[in-house]
Amino acid sequence: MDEVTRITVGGERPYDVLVGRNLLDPPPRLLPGAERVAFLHAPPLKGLAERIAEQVRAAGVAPLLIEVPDAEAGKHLDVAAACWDRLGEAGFTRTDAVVGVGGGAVTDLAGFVAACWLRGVRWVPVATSLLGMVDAAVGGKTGINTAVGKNLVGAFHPPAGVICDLATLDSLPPADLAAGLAEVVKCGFIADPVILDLVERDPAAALDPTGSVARELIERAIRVKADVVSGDLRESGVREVLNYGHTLAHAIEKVEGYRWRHGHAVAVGLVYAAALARLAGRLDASTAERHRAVLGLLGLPTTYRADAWQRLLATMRVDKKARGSVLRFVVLDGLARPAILEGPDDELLHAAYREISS
Ligand SMILES: NC(=O)c1ccc[n+]([C@@H]2O[C@H](COP(=O)([O-])OP(=O)(O)OC[C@H]3O[C@@H](n4cnc5c(N)ncnc54)[C@H](O)[C@@H]3O)[C@@H](O)[C@H]2O)c1
Ligand SMILES: O=C(O)C(=O)C[C@@H](O)[C@H](O)[C@H](O)COP(=O)(O)O
Ligand SMILES: [Zn+2]
Repeated sequence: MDEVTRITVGGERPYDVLVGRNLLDPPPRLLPGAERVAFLHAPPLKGLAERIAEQVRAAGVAPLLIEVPDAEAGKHLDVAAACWDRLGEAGFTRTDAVVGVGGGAVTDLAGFVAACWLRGVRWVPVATSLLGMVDAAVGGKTGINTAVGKNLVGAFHPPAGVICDLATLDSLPPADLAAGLAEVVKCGFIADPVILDLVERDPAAALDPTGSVARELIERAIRVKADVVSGDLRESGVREVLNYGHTLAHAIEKVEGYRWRHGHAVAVGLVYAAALARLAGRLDASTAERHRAVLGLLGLPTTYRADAWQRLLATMRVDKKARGSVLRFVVLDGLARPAILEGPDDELLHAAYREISS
């Protein structure tokens, strides 16, 4: 195992995010006292989940492997219900625990299963995608999708700890690496512009999970998220900044039937939010253009279909940041100066969309 970075997330029950290579041999003991641990995983991570399960068995814990459908197909009520059945059949009590081994979709599901089982048992995400490491596994937002939209059912249920073994990224498809960097770039714009400098200086290095640049980007993004959620777990204020770009992104995901990667939709959503802020007179043109440029360097999409506007607008109306019929967007008043744009009129929303539509 090489050097381990420990980033603490504060709040009622603080926990650590561990970042390093080969952290899982053996896995750190983050769940003391658990007799049974369920390992939720999708098919691509079966081998890793089995390997961890064998190691915990050797340490005297009974593992229960639960395979779930991959990616967004797993974030479904029927899948959660099947997991609860398995926990019940295996006699899981309040001292037992759940581990999610996979990308953000699996860890969102695992956290939600844990949040609801016996009204809340401990859980640990073993994040295996870049996006999972920098975002989904950290901060305690858990949940599933519904027919109406993305992440509409869920719970705030912080984990007992987070494991980010960088060696797992060696098998992550390049498109998923880039998708994860969209959330890293988001952190650059809302809080840590050094992230943007690093990507602009050497985009290829940012995309190489074995190198020091990618590790620095990952750790910087985790620190941004940890700082924000430490003070506002339930998103009653400052946490909304982490939703930068997501109002349009979630609508695109729904229109695409959840077949687009979340990070790709976020990339388009970020460029849209920047256009909106510029047209609203809040953001300078060069910072707005920087969004398109830096995401483009990573090969991420920055435009979306012109003909989808009405469907996107309808979906954005059920965004979680909306209050009644008033839409609210996270925008920038400048680099690293996130703020809220409240109640923009439909013409402004459409004008910004025309700037990013293809
Ligand atoms: N809870 C939060 O705060 C939060 C934050 C950001 C995103 N999310 C959610 O996270 C999800 C997106 O996460 P994602 O980008 O990780 O997508 P994902 O979980 O769908 O994973 C993408 C693909 O990569 C595969 N994969 C993961 N790790 C791998 C590895 N090491 N090797 C090979 N294949 C691997 C997965 O099986 C999947 O096929 C979305 O559902 C999004 O809403 C949640
Ligand atoms: O942690 C947060 O808060 C975020 O908004 C991070 C987002 O990147 C993430 O996609 C989150 O799941 C979106 O949350 P939602 O509440 O809009 O569903
Ligand atoms: Zn996101």
